[in-house]
Parts: sequence; C-alpha cells; structure tokens
Amino acid sequence: MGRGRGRGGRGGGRGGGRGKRQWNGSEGGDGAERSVRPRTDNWQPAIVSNGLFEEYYKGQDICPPEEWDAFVASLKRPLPITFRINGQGKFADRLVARLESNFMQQFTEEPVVIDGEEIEKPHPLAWYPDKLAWQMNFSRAQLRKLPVLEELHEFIKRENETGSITRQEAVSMVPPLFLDVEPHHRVLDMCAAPGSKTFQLLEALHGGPGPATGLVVANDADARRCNLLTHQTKRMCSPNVLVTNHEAQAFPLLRNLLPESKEAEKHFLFDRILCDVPCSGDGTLRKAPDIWRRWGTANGNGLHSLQLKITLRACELLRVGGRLVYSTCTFNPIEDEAVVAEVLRRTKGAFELVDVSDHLPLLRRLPGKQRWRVKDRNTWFDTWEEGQKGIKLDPTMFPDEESDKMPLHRCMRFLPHHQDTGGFFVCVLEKVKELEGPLEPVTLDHRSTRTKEAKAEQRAQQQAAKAGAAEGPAAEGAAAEGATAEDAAVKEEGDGAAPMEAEAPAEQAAVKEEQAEVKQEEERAAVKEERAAEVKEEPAEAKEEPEAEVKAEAGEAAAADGGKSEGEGGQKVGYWKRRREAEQEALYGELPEWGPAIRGGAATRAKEGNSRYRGVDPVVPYVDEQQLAAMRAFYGLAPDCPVPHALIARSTEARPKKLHYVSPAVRDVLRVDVREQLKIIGAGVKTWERQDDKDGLVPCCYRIAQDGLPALLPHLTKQRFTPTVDELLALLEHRNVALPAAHQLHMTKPAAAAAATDVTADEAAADAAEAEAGEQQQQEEGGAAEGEQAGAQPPAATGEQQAAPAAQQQQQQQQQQQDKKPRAALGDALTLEQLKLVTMGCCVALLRPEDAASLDLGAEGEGDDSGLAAAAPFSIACWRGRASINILVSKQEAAQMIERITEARAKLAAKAGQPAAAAAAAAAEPVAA
Ligand SMILES: C[S@@+](CC[C@H](N)C(=O)[O-])C[C@H]1O[C@@H](n2cnc3c(N)ncnc32)[C@H](O)[C@@H]1O
Repeated sequence: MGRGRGRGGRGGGRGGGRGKRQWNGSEGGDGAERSVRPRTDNWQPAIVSNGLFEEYYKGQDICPPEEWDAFVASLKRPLPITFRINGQGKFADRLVARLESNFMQQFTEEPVVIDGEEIEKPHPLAWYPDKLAWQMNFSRAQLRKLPVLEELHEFIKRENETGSITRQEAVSMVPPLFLDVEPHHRVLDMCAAPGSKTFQLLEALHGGPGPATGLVVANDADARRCNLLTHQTKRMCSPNVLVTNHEAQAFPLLRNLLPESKEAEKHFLFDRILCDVPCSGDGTLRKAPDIWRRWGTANGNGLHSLQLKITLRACELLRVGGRLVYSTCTFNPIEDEAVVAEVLRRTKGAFELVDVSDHLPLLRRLPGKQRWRVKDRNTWFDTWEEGQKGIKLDPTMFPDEESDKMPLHRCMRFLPHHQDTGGFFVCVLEKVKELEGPLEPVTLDHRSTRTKEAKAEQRAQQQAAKAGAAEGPAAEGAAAEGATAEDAAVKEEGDGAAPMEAEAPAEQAAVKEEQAEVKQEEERAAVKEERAAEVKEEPAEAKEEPEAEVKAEAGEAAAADGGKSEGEGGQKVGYWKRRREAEQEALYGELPEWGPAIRGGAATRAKEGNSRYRGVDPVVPYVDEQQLAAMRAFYGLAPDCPVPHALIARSTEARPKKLHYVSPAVRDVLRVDVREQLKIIGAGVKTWERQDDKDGLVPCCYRIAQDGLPALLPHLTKQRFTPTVDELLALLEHRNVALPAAHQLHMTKPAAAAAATDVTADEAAADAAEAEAGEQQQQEEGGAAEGEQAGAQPPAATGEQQAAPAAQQQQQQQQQQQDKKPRAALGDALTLEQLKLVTMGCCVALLRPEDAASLDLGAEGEGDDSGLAAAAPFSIACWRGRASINILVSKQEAAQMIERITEARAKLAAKAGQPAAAAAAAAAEPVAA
C-alpha cells in the first residue's frame, strides 16, 4: 500500500488484516468496526476504531477503567440531534410550550418503535437551564416514518434559520454557560467561527437585567469562516457585535482612550474571554467519524503551542477581575491540562482556576487530571528531562512539581457516555491581579528535535521502526507506519469535509498554524515597513538613532499586532522611544468624536497595499446630514433616536448600499481603534438599505431592513400602519396585497426627476399598467433589494428572456396566471385611514395593540428596546407602491410569522372554548378580494 493510499487503512492498520476492501471502497482496514445505524440516507459506513487512539487514552487514564468499554462504545454511536432555544427571545417560552404540547404530547407513554427499533423521545437536556436545550435521536429513515418527527424536524430547521433556535452539540453549549456574561461586559470570543457559542454569548449579553451596554467581539483567523460568523450573529440582530479577522494570538491590544477608565487602564481590555481553541477534535468523533482514521498523537502535540499562544494573549487582553474560559473538543491532556498548567506557570499567580463544581450540578463531569504523560509517535515520556529525546515535544507539554500543586482538578472533562454527548474539556480562569510584566513569548527554541542528539536518536528510532515494520506487524513498527500514513493522509486531506458543527479539523488547524505563523511574520514585516516609511518622512534630526527607532517601532508594532507585548519595545528606551511616546500621546490623546475623522476609510485605503488590510472593507461612520435628515423626516424619527447617530457603511461611496447600526459600546471600540488595527468583517445590525427610485417619487433613498427594524421601531412615528390580523396574514402569505382603487396613488414624477430620467409620455400608460398588474415591478425591485434575505422573489426579466419567442412568453404568462392565488386586498377602514398618511416608499406594518395583547404576541412598549429581533414587537418592513403593498421579509420569516399568529389564534380560540377546527378555519379565513 503506497503512502498516499494510506487513508483508508490508517486507522485500522494496527490489528492485522490490512488491505481488505471496505464498504466505502477505500483500501486498507483491519476489519475495523462500522457504525451501527445510518443517520442519513447517504450515510457511508466508516471506520470507527483506531488502535492508537485506544492505546493513547488508556495510557492517559482518561476514563475510569471500568467505564472504558462504555466510553469507546458511545464514541461509535451517532450523536443525537441537539438544539437550543434562543433564551432571550420573547418567543422562548412559547417555543418550549410548543415543543411540549404540539410535539411531545404526541408521544404517549408507550415506547415508540420504528422498524423494530425503539426510539428515544425528544426531551429537554436536564442540565441546561429553563428547558432551553433539547435532544432527539433518530435517523432520517425513521423521521420519514413518523409524521410527528418529520414535522418536528421541519420546525427545527425553520426556527434555526430565523434565529429562534440554534442547532448545536450539547457539550458545545457548556463553555458559554461558565463564562457568566452580564449585559455590561465586553466579551471577546477569540476563535469564534462558526459562531454557535458567540450566539450564546450574545444571548447572555442581551439577557438582562437591564439593557446590553457591553459588546461581543467575535474573532476568527479564517476569513471564510468569519463569513459563517457574520451569518450566525446576523440572526441575533444585535447592534452590540463586532466580527473581526485576526490570528487570536495576535489580537490587537488597543490603547484605552475611554475617559471613564483611561487613568485606570492603559489598554482596552475585556471582562470575559472565551478561548474555544482549534484542537485535534477527537471529542467530535461521533459526528465526524472520519477522525478515527486520521487520529494520531502528532495532531494534539502539534496544536499545543498554538493553543498556549492564544490563551496567553487572552490573559493579556483580560482585565483584572475578568473571567476566561478555555475549552477544547478533545480528550487530550496535552491540549487541555498541559495548556492550562503552562498558562498558570507563566502568569505567575495573576490567574486562578475557579472552582465551578456547584455550577450546573446536573451536568456530569470528570475532574481535570493532575498528571498526564506525553507521547511522540512511538514513545511515552513522563518528564521533560526524558522528553527531550522525543520528537517534536515541548517542555510546556509536561506536568512538573509546580503543576502538581495547581488545582487542575477544577478543570472539567465531559465524556460521551456520561450523558450521550460529544467529548469536551472546559476550565474557568480568573485574573486576580495584574500580570507582573510582559509574558514570555512561546517559542519552539526548546523543542526536543532541536537538539542534535535527539535528532540522531530520532533517526535511529525511525530506522528501527522501519526495520520492525518490515519484519512483521510489531506494535511499534505498525505505529510508526500508521503515523507516516497519517501524515500522508493529512497532506492529502487538505480542507477535507468539516464536521457537522464545522469545528476546524485538527490537521487543518495544524497546517494552518504553520501558515498562520508565516502570515503573522508577513504582517509584522508589513507593520514594520509601514512604520519605517513613516520614519523616513520624519525630519532629518529625527534620524539620529535609526536603529533604536526601528527597534522601538518594532516593539510597538509587535505589541500592536499582538506578537509581543508592548513592553518589549519599551525595554529599549531611548531618545526615539521617548519621542515616539510623545507622538503617541498626541495620537492617543483624546477619544475622537464619532464622525468622518474616525476610521474614515482613508487610513484603511492607504494601507491597501498592506497585507493586514487586504480585502477588508473600510468601516466608515455614516454622517451624511442631508440623507440623515431625509430619513428622519420620512420616517418621523425623533431627534433623540440613536440610530441615525450611530450608523456605519462599508464603503466610502456617497450613497452606500447598506447602513449598519452599532451600539455605543461598538462605537467606542471603533473610536478607540485610532490606528485601525482591527480587521473588521462585520459590525452591528443592518438597518437600512438603499432603494433607488429612478422616478424620484420617494424622498428617502433608504428603506428599513427587517433586521434593524426592532431598533428603529420605538422611534418610528411615520410610515407605519396597523392592519387587522387577517390583513397581516394576507400580507405575509401573498407578499403583495392590493390597495382599493380609491387609495391608489397617482403620483407623477417631479419635473426635475422626469427630465433627469428622460421620461416619455408613454410612461403614464406604463404607470397605469404597473398599477394594474399589482406593481409587479416594484415587487421585483423589493425582492432584488431584499437580496440575500429573501432570495425568493422572481428576478427582473433579463435581455435573454425578453428575446424569447412571443408564444413561449405567452405560455409562461398563462402559467404564471394559473399559479397566482386570488389577489388579496386591504379593506379595513382603520388600515385604509392610516395608509392615507403613508406615502410611497418603505413603511412598517404592526399588529394592532389590542390584537398583540389578546394574542399575547408582544405589543409595542412591552419589549426591552434592546433592538433584538426576538425581543421586538410583531412588525414587518413593507414597501408601499402606487397600488399595493409588498413585504420586505424573507419567505422563511414570513412563514414563521404566519405560524405564530395562527398558533396564537388557535390558543385564544381554545381558551374561549371554540373547537380547534373553528379556530383553524378562523385563522385561515381569506381577506376580502
Ligand atoms: C473549535 S473551532 C471554534 C468553534 C466556535 N467557538 C463555535 O462554537 O462555533 C476553532 C476555530 O478556531 C479558528 N482558528 C484556528 N486558528 C486560529 C487562530 N490562530 N486564531 C483564531 N482562530 C483560529 C478556526 O478557524 C476555527 O473556526
């Protein structure tokens, strides 16, 4: 078997029988076990054992010996589906009630058996607060056989899309629960993508009591995964979020300019930091069985130093009294306890492990290990003295007398068989005092293979191993070969399939670590270059001590980029350092006012040649007074409405496409970051979108984005109407609802606009036709502008379609006519009265207060003004055209809203003693056509 082919056989290469053909067509294997039950129809049997894995974890004594079989057996079973209800939403209680009544009641006391197999009934996780996390366990085939399961599955998918629930592995929900986030906290999620924990952190931030005055910075090193992060956080509609793209170990340490804490804190620090670091991921074996065949000790060993660097950076970024949660989804002590122990060593008493044994008592856990062993490819070592002879080992991996005295038992390890989950490791650290000084950088200087003797010995070992392998399948030889195949597999694997929750595969991360280091070097060099260029521009006398200057600058640049602490540069104090400090003082003097001078994009654009900023759009405060005045006037926004004062755009163009609203805490970060060190991928919540109106009939060129509506709603005094419940349902269902003829607008273009757009007399007729056709064009425009959100509107006809033969077009039109449902119309007197005041353009439909109250759907003024979608009153962004009204929400959101109203109506009817059928009929009653 060639090296490149080793993937299939790698995991199973230890027990003989290699070379057998597997079900999945790959070579190799040793009769390795197959997982027992397909989760999906396209499920492929996979290798679900690995001798090295078992040998390693038995050697680490990771699981009590009497539980070993249960531990291993559970790793071979598919993971149950778990999901979490967004706890801050006003619908949370209703969702729980719905799960309990609509779905759970259908499961009787009797066991549910499908195809002879008893299935576990969906149930809340006992340890998660308020029944907000649920578990269910069935395959796709079973799902299809029991309608209630299928219905439940659809329900989860839909609610997940709209942000009401999040599908997330049970143990992955644990770290945020231990971070103890409060609304005023500044939170940093250092390795955040795809963002399920970030979402939890945001929930906690907005979870009260009181408004969320803090923020969550969600960071990830992988730019593509940052997009996942943006998507995930977008579902929360929080203005208190920033998404950044940095190597966490180099996350910028910003100078603190906030007047209230400027004296006390030199740097802008965080109250809570989550280090959910990249890891070898063997705790996710149940959802990513592919890890079985890729597993090897090199994965964990290779990630140890990155994990350490990230956590040490977090230690610098945390404020005294703050909390840091370190977590991994691996069982491996080298990535777990060893990292924690080294962090405690290096921070010299500034950090303490917190005893959280009384928190979440129903969550079963094992204490962290006080002692562990270190293994390279072949050999176990107990101490660094021995380990120096090993391959690619670091002293920081080993326990020692100092770590013996640390309360490492306060760490928590979650094993899969304890509560039918994945595996996880979590610990809570608190910063109890300032760091004594800059933390010693993590280098590879002490790596074992750096010594000549170790290298020679390593070669000898490898030769011996090869000889052993050639002679027969001796354990050592097999292990060595396994590792070699594993390397090949890693290389071959590249960006291989990501596990379900898209945690970064270990090997990928290991490879990335190296790339990251190179990138970091590049970035540092770029910063140096940039600073050196600045130096060049300085007056002649400024060049007296160029070397010292460059050194000082290098120190500062490293500090800015996080590579090293600022103090390092500070040690080379000299004329230039002092001079630079004076300049810095000027730069960092006062917190700049919110306005064009802040991150105006100029600095970022100037740096476009700098790899640090490549591909990152500028963040530009939007302060176009003319447009803002138009928005205020059009929507009747009170002068104290915070939204127009806190908008950012991602381009410097005069009328940017999208405007995001950012909370004061996010604005503070943007203001503090005077050197634009942060690479910002996303900020706040999209509140406005440009809606070009070529006719010039709409005085405000920005329409409200549904995501940002909750933040605007309390301030919106114009362009709003309250349809009846039936009308609202019709709007949601038909998406485009007609206005009676008397209420249609017969607006003509202002002369200037008409001239500008070269209007012909025929346009009047076109306008009439448009009104007749229910403003199809406007709908399309709305749909197109809705873009990523809705994605379901028919696109405007392209030139090609227009050129299609007339007969074909006619046929298509006929088909479209047939497909059309009867046109709904608005007819309620109050609605029409209100609509008289709503001019053409964007507007908002709200439930009438009495309906919201009777249906218990959250009336205005009831929410917490947090601006969160889940906490907002029932409202829809719409577009009023000449003859009809369109909605500007996605089909999924509309479906969810329909469901909520229908359900609330049925409940109300049931309360009133109406039979369910009558209630359902009432809910479905069509609006007058
Ligand atoms: C375990 S996953 C994080 C999962 C995430 N916390 C969640 O709950 O959805 C680890 C993440 O670290 C990112 N990563 C890898 N190296 C990194 C680094 N040096 N700095 C920051 N993030 C890094 C990966 O891109 C990956 O998204």
